[in-house]
Amino acid sequence: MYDESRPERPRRTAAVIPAAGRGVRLGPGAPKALRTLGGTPMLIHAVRAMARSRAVSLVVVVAPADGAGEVKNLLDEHALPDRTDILVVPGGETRQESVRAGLDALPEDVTDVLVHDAARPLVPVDTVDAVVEAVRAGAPAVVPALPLADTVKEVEPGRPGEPEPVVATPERSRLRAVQTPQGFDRATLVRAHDSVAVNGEGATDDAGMVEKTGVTVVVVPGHEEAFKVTRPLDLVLAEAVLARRRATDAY
Ligand SMILES: Nc1ccn([C@@H]2O[C@H](COP(=O)(O)OP(=O)(O)OP(=O)(O)O)[C@@H](O)[C@H]2O)c(=O)n1
Ligand SMILES: C[C@](O)(CO)[C@H](O)COP(=O)(O)O
Repeated sequence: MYDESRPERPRRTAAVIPAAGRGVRLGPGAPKALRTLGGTPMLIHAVRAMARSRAVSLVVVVAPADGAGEVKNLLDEHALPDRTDILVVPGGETRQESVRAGLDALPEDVTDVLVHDAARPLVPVDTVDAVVEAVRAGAPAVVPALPLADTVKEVEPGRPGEPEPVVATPERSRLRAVQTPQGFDRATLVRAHDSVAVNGEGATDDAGMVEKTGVTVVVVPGHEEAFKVTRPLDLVLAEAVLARRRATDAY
């Protein structure tokens, strides 16, 4: 099923965590990744979520452009596994630019890359491992995803405040809501970032950029607790999930 021509070499997996967003949809306050969840910055939860996977030996944190020093201090102040190396680099204006900055910082021996939103602090390690394993098994691009609960309509965007005409109703059973970490063969992801930047096109996720290069992306099961903290209500849910974990296991 996969490209047999991929050269056999020892696999080393790194995680790039874009954490340079402002969190406008969450409302006024510190950059989203630095806001706390159960008293701990969301970014620290996200770094720990990656480091919990024994396959991940390096985490590259992409910090707000003017906040790399603060992020380094935060990482020093919180316990993280010794076996995981951590690098911090400044991010860009868009998520795509921030991921690019993370990719540019990877050492030469990294073969596989996970890209994980700092805004998904509670992704379980089993989901991370499922993505890693699919990449190591030969898939060049892997996304965790869940079926949708709502019916989705495609609309013709109108002026703000005006009703928007519905253009189509895609068959829901064929749709998936895509999460992170998204996993890639490094060369595949770098090629996608190179070509989308050249074409001047934006993308809301890395797998979408890889799709544009003609590479097939595959889906593995996502997890409800890997949801993205985007709006204030998501923060309420995240606090509840974390409190339940802390009450039921040694989290
Ligand atoms: N210039 C940017 C924009 C986003 N991100 C990161 O990309 C992830 C997903 O983005 P999103 O949830 O949209 O975060 P924000 O851009 O911060 O949110 P908003 O759009 O509400 O401002 C987040 O971890 C965010 O920090 C980034 O590293 N650099
Ligand atoms: C990458 C992502 O989390 C996949 O669902 C999503 O596309 C990020 O979008 P955002 O607008 O940057 O939050």
